[in-house]
Amino acid sequence: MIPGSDSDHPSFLKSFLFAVQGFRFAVRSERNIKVMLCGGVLAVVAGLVLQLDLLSWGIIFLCCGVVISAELVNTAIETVVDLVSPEFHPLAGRAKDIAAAAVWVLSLMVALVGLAVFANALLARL
Ligand SMILES: Nc1ncnc2c1ncn2[C@@H]1O[C@H](COP(=O)(O)OP(=O)(O)OP(=O)(O)O)[C@@H](O)[C@H]1O
Repeated sequence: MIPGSDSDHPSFLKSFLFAVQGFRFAVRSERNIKVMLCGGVLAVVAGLVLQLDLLSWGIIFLCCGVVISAELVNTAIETVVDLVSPEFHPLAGRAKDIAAAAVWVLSLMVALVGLAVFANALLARL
């Protein structure tokens, strides 16, 4: 629901455009998302060089999507925390630290999965 608007929900197309707007804003303002997008491009290049099979491509794209989505949610949480607690507050800091930890844990696991996929592809080519 948009505050001040008559309709309960924007149309499907408008919702999609709002999401694109949110993605563009996050990419422009968050260094971590830029780093993750670069990591995704590197993974795709490495996948092309190693000629990954279909299942491996699925895993790589899923991993990239999961990490970037997690960082987007982290950015949304940071934005809401800044809105409700512009002053210093230990709980605001804790919420941001925990949201950042969620991305960190996911990134670590995805890095391990990526290593396994690329090691498997390398071994298959030996
Ligand atoms: N309002 C606040 N009250 C207390 N501590 C805060 C507050 N805002 C930020 N912090 C602390 O500063 C850290 C960095 O906050 P900031 O908003 O700069 O996140 P960030 O560095 O942009 O995070 P990310 O790198 O994930 O984008 C937080 O993880 C938290 O520990």
